[in-house]
Order: sequence, then structure tokens, then C-alpha cells
Amino acid sequence: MIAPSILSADFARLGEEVEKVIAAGADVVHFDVMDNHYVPNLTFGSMICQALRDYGVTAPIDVHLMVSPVDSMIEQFLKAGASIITFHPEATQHVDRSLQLIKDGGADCGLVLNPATPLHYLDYVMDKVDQILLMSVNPGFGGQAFIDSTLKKIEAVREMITLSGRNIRLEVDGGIKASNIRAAAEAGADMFVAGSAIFNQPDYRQAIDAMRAELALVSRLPA
Ligand SMILES: O=C(CO)[C@H](O)[C@H](O)COP(=O)(O)O
Repeated sequence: MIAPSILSADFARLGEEVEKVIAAGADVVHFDVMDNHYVPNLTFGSMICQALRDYGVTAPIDVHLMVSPVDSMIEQFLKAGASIITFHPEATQHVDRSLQLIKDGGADCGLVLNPATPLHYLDYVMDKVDQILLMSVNPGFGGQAFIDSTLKKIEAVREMITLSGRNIRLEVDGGIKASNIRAAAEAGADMFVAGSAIFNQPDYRQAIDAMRAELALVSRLPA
């Protein structure tokens, strides 16, 4: 799945931008929520998610909360039509409760781990999460370079997913482009967030097609 991050879209024309990127072949809209507290940047909240739904966007909206605390934002995004909500475990006091809040609201839930965040946060929630998001940059800004150590982390989480026996999506986010998406997929990722590599290109379809062409060459797709 290709999930363009609207962080790099033209905010003045957001509805059109989302329509255009979905028409260009994207599967999911990736929605980066930053609070200038958990991360040193500020983006948009649930009203914009609701506005996209009201505009007619029916594609899944994958909300990545870079906020602390998280629970009140979860409630707002559930009401605003989020399909998937992920958050950073160290940003909430009760990880299991926050995950359950998302599930009870009818959305898919998941955890996000920063490049240096240990995997042990996943140990007791593998029966609950629908998605795991591994950040391949430090969160807060688009357009950063992919941190290579993420590949080993993707491999480790793919093993954990296989052991869990569950169909958990493994998403990677940060610095993804046509030249490195294949390595991320071969390590075990199956959902790819890309912001600048899509929205900073003149032709979104061409950018997405170039990524899909690389994915078609992957020798070992994750189960
Ligand atoms: O979560 C994010 C930053 O915190 C963005 O989704 C991510 O960095 C995508 O942007 P790019 O593809 O340009 O790296």
C-alpha cells in the first residue's frame, strides 16, 4: 500500500490534492498530526480530517498522531472519520487503554516507533494492534533522509508479526522514495508513507508508478 503524506501537499488546495493523489493510484491518505509539543512542529487537527470527509474523500485516512497526550485527540479523530489511528507509546500513560479507545471507536489501531525507540513497547500488544509504523526519520518534518538502521528494525518487526500469527500491517515512514522503497519492502514492510517524493513531483501518477514498479521487483514479499 502506498500512503502519501499530505504534510507535503499544497494546504491551500488540500481537497483537490487528496483527490488527485488518490486518482493517481494511492491507497491511503496519510495524515500527520503534530502539536509543537511531542514534536517541534505544528500541523492540523481533526477539523481538517472532517473537512476532507465532507469534501467527499472516501479513501482510508491513516492518522499518525505526533501529540502528547493522545486520548482526547483519538476521540476527536474517531468522530472526524479516521480509518486508522496510530500514536507513539511514550506519548501516552496507558498504551493499552489508548489502543482500546481506538478499537472501541471502530478504527484500526497501531503504535509508532521512532528510529531509536526500542521494540519492547510491542511485546504485550501484538494481539491488539492492526498496524505498526516504524519511523525512518525523526518525526516532525518532511523531506528528511531515510535512516538506514530502520531496515534492520523492519526485519525484526516482520519476525514478530510472523510469530504473532496475525495479519498486522508494517508501515514505514520517512525519506521513502522510488530508490529505497524496494529495500524497505524486502526487509518486510508492506505499507509505505511518502510525502515529498510524491507531492513535490509534477506528476503524482508517475511518482507512484515508479514506486510500484520497484515493489514489483521485490523478491520476497512479506506474508
Ligand atoms: O511523519 C512524518 C514526519 O514526521 C512524515 O510522514 C514523513 O516524514 C513523510 O515525509 P517524507 O516522505 O517527505 O519524508
